[in-house]
Amino acid sequence: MTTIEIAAVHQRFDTFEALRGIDLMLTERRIGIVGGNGSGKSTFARLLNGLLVPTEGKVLVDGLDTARSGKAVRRKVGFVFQNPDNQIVFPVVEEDVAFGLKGLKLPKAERDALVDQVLDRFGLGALRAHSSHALSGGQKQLLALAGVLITQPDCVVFDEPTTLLDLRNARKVAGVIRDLEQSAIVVTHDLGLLADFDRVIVFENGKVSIDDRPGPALARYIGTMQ
Ligand SMILES: Nc1ncnc2c1ncn2[C@@H]1O[C@H](COP(=O)(O)OP(=O)(O)OP(=O)(O)O)[C@@H](O)[C@H]1O
Repeated sequence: MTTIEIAAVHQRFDTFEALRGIDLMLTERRIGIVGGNGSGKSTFARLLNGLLVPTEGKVLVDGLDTARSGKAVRRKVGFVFQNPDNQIVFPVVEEDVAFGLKGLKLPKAERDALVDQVLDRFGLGALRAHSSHALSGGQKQLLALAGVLITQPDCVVFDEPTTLLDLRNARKVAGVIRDLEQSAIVVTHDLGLLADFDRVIVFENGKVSIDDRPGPALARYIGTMQ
């Protein structure tokens, strides 16, 4: 299981400080990140696999500094964007899924087997020759997820994975997250998704305001909104 250490992290965009002193050790299998709009959740999520490097402090993934070992960190920690259009790059479903394997130089038969396996797992097998950009929103989210999981990261960060989905597809993605063997860190406004998680961290104004098990954390968070 991956350990992510966030030590004295500040994140500035010009003069604006989006994260103002974060110290966390992330070791649990399912971690939810919640908080109001603009509280810093997405900024925090992007720090976890080096998509963003902190302006101050350090993020260490199994001891690897994201500022120095971005590539190795991204092999350990995958990232699923809120909008799958940001992630889908190839015009055909099976090509898009295979893209993540490109750098690994696998024999073709092995690569094809991995593609088959992951497409079947997400119910996309029948759509393998289909245009990726013509998929429905839910199918695109599953394709984006398939493209990340095929690279077998130890941990997957999701930034609002169900926000753009209808109830059926949101449930499907929630099921995929629940059944993942990897650890998952999920930024969401969908509090129901977090009920059986191990830990919930609440952001407020660029800082951690609550950090607890889901029951007490969410009760306090909901209390702050009343
Ligand atoms: N690249 C950037 N340049 C300037 N400001 C930014 C940038 N990225 C984020 N911010 C600012 O940092 C703050 C935190 O943004 P962030 O996207 O992390 O919030 P969030 O909690 O994910 O919000 P939401 O729930 O609305 O998605 C916001 O005020 C945002 O405008």
